[in-house]
Amino acid sequence: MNHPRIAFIGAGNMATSLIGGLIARGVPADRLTASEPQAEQRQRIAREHGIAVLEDNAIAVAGAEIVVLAVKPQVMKEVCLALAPALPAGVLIVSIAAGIPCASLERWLGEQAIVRCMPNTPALLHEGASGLYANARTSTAQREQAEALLDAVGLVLWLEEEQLIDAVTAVSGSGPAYFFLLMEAMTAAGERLGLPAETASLLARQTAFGAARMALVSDFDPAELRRRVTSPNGTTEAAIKAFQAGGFEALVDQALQAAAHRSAEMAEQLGQ
Ligand SMILES: NC(=O)C1=CN([C@@H]2O[C@H](COP(=O)(O)OP(=O)(O)OC[C@H]3O[C@@H](n4cnc5c(N)ncnc54)[C@H](O)[C@@H]3O)[C@@H](O)[C@H]2O)C=CC1
Ligand SMILES: O=C(O)[C@@H]1CCC=N1
Repeated sequence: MNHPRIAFIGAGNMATSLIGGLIARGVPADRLTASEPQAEQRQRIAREHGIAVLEDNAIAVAGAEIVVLAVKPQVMKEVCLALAPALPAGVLIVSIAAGIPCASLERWLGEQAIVRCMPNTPALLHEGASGLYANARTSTAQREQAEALLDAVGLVLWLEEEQLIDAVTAVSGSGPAYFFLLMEAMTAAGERLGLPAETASLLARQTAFGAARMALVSDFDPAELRRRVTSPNGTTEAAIKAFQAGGFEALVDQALQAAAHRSAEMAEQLGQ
């Protein structure tokens, strides 16, 4: 199989999970390079994945067909402006940064094929979920290349409108944190009910895992699965009534609105 040469700019958590996913899929290590300012991180990735990790972004992208921008949004402009003159002709840019629009990347990098992605941290375990949007310069073959890249770490869904990236960020980009918050709260409540801390934590985490697996593999939707746990006048009904009396659905709606709003706001602030 003909694997494209991929360069990762910034080799932190998300880039490392993508590199691990590609190697697990059989992409040869010599097709991948990365650049990273932190020496310790460079050595760790080179040791764990056997790929070349450089200090200089411009050297890392030499000969690359795909350049993955995986630095924090706050440094993206500076990184792109410095990288622009070194980009190979016809390269595909894949950006995983939150809140950086294609138009900003085009302004900083020149007219390039760009796929903007919003992955999430379960990508570390190859259980991620990513929303992808391609600009008009991206060819069908490049869309397929971007899809193969993100597909190595989980589910990939394409978006027809770039604006929907804000919604994907609110649902799945930030989403793992919401479930962790629920696990923390359930663990604390379990402790208050008398369980040892470790027991409460394990029960909360395994229950989240079991419920997520059921929701994914079952023929029934989450609402029906919930009904099946909820015996009339039983314990679950008592808990669900307490959640609803506290405005649970409205609160989730507010939380996701806040995340989507912040994503759009970051685009305003960081995309200039
Ligand atoms: N953590 C998350 O849940 C998600 C993060 N993202 C996006 O992924 C991107 C990366 O996030 P993480 O991997 O979590 O961050 P991270 O901090 O682990 O990785 C960023 C890496 O970039 C390196 N870096 C800093 N300046 C650089 C430069 N000038 N040139 C090259 N590399 C440089 C840093 O040393 C660091 O290793 C961000 O833009 C974030 O918005 C997207 C979805 C989810
Ligand atoms: O919190 C953030 O801004 C990033 C984007 C999605 C998850 N983490």
